[in-house]
Amino acid sequence: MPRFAANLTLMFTERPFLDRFAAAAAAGFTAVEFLFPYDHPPEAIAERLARYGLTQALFNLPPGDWASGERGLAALPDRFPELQAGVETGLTYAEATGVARLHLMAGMAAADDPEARRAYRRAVAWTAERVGREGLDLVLEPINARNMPGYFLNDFGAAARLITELALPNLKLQFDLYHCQILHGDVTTRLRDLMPMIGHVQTASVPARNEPGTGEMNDAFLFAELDRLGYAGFVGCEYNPAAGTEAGLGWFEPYRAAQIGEVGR
Ligand SMILES: O=C(O)C(=O)[C@@H](O)CO
Ligand SMILES: [Mg+2]
Repeated sequence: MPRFAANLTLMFTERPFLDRFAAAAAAGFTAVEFLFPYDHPPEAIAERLARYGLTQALFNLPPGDWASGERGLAALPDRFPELQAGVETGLTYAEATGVARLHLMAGMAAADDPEARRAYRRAVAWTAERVGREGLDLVLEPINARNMPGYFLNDFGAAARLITELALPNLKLQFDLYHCQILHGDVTTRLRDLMPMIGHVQTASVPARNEPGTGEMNDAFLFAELDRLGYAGFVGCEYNPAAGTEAGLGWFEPYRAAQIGEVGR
């Protein structure tokens, strides 16, 4: 049975960020993820994880100036030194939280721009090597153009090709079921084909990005398929609750009891 990680950027937002850990644990989650921890001291996050017995499943490396529309620096040739500094910041939080994988966002650039492609390849290889020295995986996530118009990495095939070409043992795919359905469809076949390189999975309904089980995909089938494929990682719940986080947790009920005692980080 999948081990679900509550995404604290989108879920439990009825409370301040640092209070969401307690709420996730009370709801039965044993793992959490979020987009970015950088507004809070690493110790404060580590303390919440320890206090509520939660595993940190994932977070993103610094993305540049998010407020001004930046969505990562990896494909931006002139920003490599800033990316490198951001990776060190991310590693400080990784050490404090014990997270085992980090997501590197690509940034806003044309997917067919040769300079952006060269920059992205270099940044991905450098970052994977750097976080690998700390025993961590690096994951890359294709994101659909409806949610993030102009985002560089918008194709699962392109991500898979790069991961295959670089052949770095700790470089993996972040397979967001929601983005895959919007970008390509045929989600089950892609899960089967790409499973050997998948390092993290995320879920949300399509098209509204709400609770699993409320959209066009058979999410329960996909969760069972992850089991059939032997996926032992986390499934991040990266959805916007339609009408309150707790009120929308009916989908989680069949999985809740089995979250306790599941191993892995
Ligand atoms: O938008 C998504 O999907 C994510 O997973 C964010 O963390 C941006 O990478
Ligand atoms: Mg995602």
